[in-house]
Amino acid sequence: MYRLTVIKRFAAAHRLINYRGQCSRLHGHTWTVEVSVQGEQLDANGMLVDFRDLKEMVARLIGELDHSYLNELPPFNTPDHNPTAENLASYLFRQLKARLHPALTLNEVRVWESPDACASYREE
Ligand SMILES: Nc1nc2c(c(=O)[nH]1)N=C([C@H](O)[C@H](O)COP(=O)(O)OP(=O)(O)OP(=O)(O)O)CN2
Ligand SMILES: [Zn+2]
Repeated sequence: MYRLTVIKRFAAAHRLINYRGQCSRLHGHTWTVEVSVQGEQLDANGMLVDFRDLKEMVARLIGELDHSYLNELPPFNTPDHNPTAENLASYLFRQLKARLHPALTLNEVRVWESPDACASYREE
């Protein structure tokens, strides 16, 4: 089994709803998104998937969030989808899974809010 991981970053503002503390106020992060895929079969070039193609797919998706106010965008514009690192990780996971080549399995999406706090999502 091979597993590849690519990392992309985007900037976005958010505020946490129903949260007691500073994070209920409007503030921003440079979010780091780590995406891991896995599969068995390498192509003739010895690649599971070209890092460039994988990065491009992730970049296209997070481009929809870049320089945005997350609370205004679906699904984070509803009270049950606070724009937390957890909800971002599961949202990105679902979106990427739908776009991924069928020969690949999406292993995990990890979202770092800061260099020392992250949340990850995977399907068991
Ligand atoms: N489980 C989660 N907890 C928190 C989340 C989250 O997404 N999932 N998010 C926040 C806030 O967005 C906040 O911006 C980050 O909080 P915190 O780490 O406390 O803030 P700092 O970056 O300033 O960290 P310090 O280590 O205190 O400097 C809160 N919690
Ligand atoms: Zn925050």
